[in-house]
Parts: sequence; C-alpha cells; structure tokens
Amino acid sequence: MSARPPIREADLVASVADALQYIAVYHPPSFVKSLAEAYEREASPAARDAIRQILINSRMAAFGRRPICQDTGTVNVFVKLGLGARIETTRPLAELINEGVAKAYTDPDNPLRASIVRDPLFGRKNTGDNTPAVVHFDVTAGDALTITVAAKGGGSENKAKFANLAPAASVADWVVETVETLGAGWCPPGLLGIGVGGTAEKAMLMAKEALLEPIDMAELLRRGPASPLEELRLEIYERVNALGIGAQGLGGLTTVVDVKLRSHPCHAASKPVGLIPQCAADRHLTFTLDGSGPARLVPPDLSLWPELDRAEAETKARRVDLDRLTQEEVATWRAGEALLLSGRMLTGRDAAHKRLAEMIRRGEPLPVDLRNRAIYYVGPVDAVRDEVVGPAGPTTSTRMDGFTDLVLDATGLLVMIGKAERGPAAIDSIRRHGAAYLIAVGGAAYLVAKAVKAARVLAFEDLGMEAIHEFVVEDMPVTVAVDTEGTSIHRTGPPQWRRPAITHAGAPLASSS
Ligand SMILES: O=C(O)C[C@H](O)C(=O)O
Repeated sequence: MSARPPIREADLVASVADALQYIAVYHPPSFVKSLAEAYEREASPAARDAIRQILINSRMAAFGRRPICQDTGTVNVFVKLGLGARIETTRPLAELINEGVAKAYTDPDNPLRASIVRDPLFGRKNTGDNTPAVVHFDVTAGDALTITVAAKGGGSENKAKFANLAPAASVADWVVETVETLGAGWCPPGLLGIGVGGTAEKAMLMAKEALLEPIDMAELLRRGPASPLEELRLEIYERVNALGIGAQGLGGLTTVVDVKLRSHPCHAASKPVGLIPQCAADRHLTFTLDGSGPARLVPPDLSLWPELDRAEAETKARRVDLDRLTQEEVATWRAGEALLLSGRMLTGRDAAHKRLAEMIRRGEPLPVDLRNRAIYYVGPVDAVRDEVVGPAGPTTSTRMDGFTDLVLDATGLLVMIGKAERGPAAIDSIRRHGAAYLIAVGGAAYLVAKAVKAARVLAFEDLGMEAIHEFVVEDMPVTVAVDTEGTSIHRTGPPQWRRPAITHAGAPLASSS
C-alpha cells in the first residue's frame, strides 16, 4: 500500500479559514435543538422573547451566511498532531493556522469582526485580522492532523473563574455560588465548561475543552446518569437552572442547556476547578486532514432551525421616537417594558468611553453632542453588499459602569443601550440623572442589525469597530432594564423564577462533591 501524501500547506490554511467562516454563521445543530427545546419550555415571557430572538437570529445568520454575533470571537485552536503526520511546509504550524485565521476574518464575502488587540497592556491597537489565535498543541499517535477551531466571545470569556478548593469542598456548591455572581454578561442561555483536577492551567484548559463536546443533556436527562461524573453534571445543571437567572439574566427557567465536565488526577492537597461559561454564540468545529485535500465542510440541515416570527412580541411593545426624546417621556418607561426604537442613536463602547472620559476630565469639547440622546454600546461587523451595517448586537454594559456617572453628568445623555446588568453605582447614577438603561438581546446581532437603516462614523474613526457611529434605526427591539426610579430588571427578574433544585428523578437535591 502506498504511503499517504503529505498534508499541503495550502490545504491546512484553507481548512482553518473555511472552518472559521463556517462556525461564524452556523450554530452547532445540537445547540439549536437544545435552545428550541428551551424555548418551548420557557414560562418567563421576557426570557422566552430573548430566546426567540436568538433563534430567529441564528436562522437568519445560517440562511444569510453572516455572523451570528458581532463578536466573532478570539480564535481558540486545539491541534492534535499525529506523530506520523507529514505536513509539506517549512513554516511553524501556528503561523499556518494564523494565516487561515487572517484569511477567514478578512474574507470580502463575509468579513468577520477583528477583535484582537496587539498589546493588552499598552496601546491596545487592533491587529486588523483577528490574529493571533490562541493555539494548543497535543502530540498523539497516528498520522492524521485533527484541528478544532472555536470562536470564543469576549463577554463569556470575561466570566471565566478559577479556584483551588479544599479537597473536601463541593465542586457543585462552588460552581452554583460562582454562577450566581456572574451576572448576564456571558449571554445565557449557554453552557458551562468545568475542569477539575490537574493544576491551575490544566483545570482551565479542561474547562475550555469540555465546551467543545457535543450537547447531550437531553439524552442524559432521559436515560439518567451512568457515572458519578454524569451525576455531578446533572446536579450542577439542575441547581444552576434553579437559580432562575434565565436568558439574558431576565429571569427564567433555562440558564444553561448543558454542563460539561472533565477531570484529571491531581495533588492530594489540591482540588483545582476551572469554570468557563459559553455564551449563546456557541461556535466550534473539528476537522481532520490526512493528506487527501482540504477539509470538506458540509452545511448543516437548515430544516432543523425553527421558523419563528417576532410579530407577537412587537405588537405589545411601545414605540419610541429617539429624535424627540425627552426626560419626561423616559420617566414613564418601566423596567421590564418592551420598546421599539426608531430614529437616531449614537454608538460607543470601551475605547470610545475611555477617550470621552479623558476629554471630559481635560475640559475639552466632545466630538459629539450627547444631550438628550441615546448611546448604543456596540462594535459592529463591517457591512457587505447592500447592508447598512454588519451584525451589531450589544456589548456588556457593565464595562461602561465606571464612566457612567461622569458621562451622564457632563453630557446630558439620556439613554444607554447594551446588554447585561448595571452595577449599584451605575444604577444610582442613572436614577439621579433621570436617565434609563435599555437592553437588546446579546447573541441576536444580525436581527438587531436589520433594524439599522443608516450608519455613519461620526468620531474616533481610528478606533475601527469601536468608533462612534450614528445609527438611524427603525423598530429596534429593546427592553427597559433600569428605569428612572432605579428599578433593575436584572435584580427583580431572577428572584421570581428561582425555585428549589430537584434531581432529574424529581427528588430534592442535596449538595454533593
Ligand atoms: O465585543 C462584543 O461585541 C461583545 C462582547 O463579546 C461582550 O459580550 O461583551
């Protein structure tokens, strides 16, 4: 039998690029199925509407071949290199992988947002092509090269946690207590990846790798646990969902659709635990190269995506004209109320806020007038073809909390739009200023972008996706998250849906290891 031909450099680069393009637009079918089931089960109207938007968005992204989320992620790559694999190259493997990443993210047919900044400490300048990826290598037996690519959103990655527990401490207790502190910035409903054992870095790596396993919680619930590890997965799944956090932290039945857990031997004195949440933009794919050509990626069966429409939710929503916004009108909005926004809004997120705050502190005139305006915390994907803007879902507002009082004081800004909860100081400032905070659904970026009818950059163009834009929107769906009285939906929603945790067999859950 003749030996296999070597893996060609070009095939490797093309396969990485194709896989990243693929996962940017197609949710894994197992995620869509679980989310559709969660939608059917959901009893909380606010959470149900959020899940509906995520599912509609997922279908639009799959059919329109545009990113599910504006945050097209940090590229995580897991390489399993068979000892006998031959690659026809003189270049380092990571360099080839990064060439594939750059090719995917700058694809003119479907450009993905570049989110990576070169230097995390100083300058924070965007690299422009989303490189470099974070690459992990594992040398295995055999002669194949297996690569898993994942695109991990910043909001969920920001909520990763690690603890070195006492050997007798309960992992389930720690996970449940920790998830309760995470807020909604990780865009639930999603998954939890948990790694137990090894060392600190091993536990975190296992948590990340666990997220790449197929979703099988429905199957596990049906057949019951077959091992202590599966029992623990079930316990955590039931207890986390019993917290009532729900989709987008609005309060509801489903916070996680699955809990993935890996373990590894560890020191007798230790019990390292890594926890990494996965947002609703679950994106990963594995392919194998054996020298026979590039990976052949078959599009999923799109009939799996449920066909839902927004009509029902939108007929109940209050219409708001952003061009005639007054403090009196904003004061009539109540936390939890659904709004449809039309008119002009400004955009600005982390880097723009930092710059605005520096200008305010130096007493310099600002490049935009924020008085009585709304600002949307967003970093959109670049537009293609007839689009006004690419996918443009909200970013985590909590990161803007530190600027809120200063900006509200100095500018007369009236409305902020983002996702997830605001902290106590920001809520207090919103109340004192008679302002309001609204949320769009994180993970519904393409759907939100369809409400944007015109877009232009107004200031800080050098910040790229973080520049200040002006959007003209029509019927953009949002929910009042903090009203002028300081009532926060993220504080009032989840307690209403909190319930005692029961086992899959219906018995009350006592905590285990
Ligand atoms: O960067 C973004 O667009 C969003 C970010 O992933 C977030 O969830 O806050």
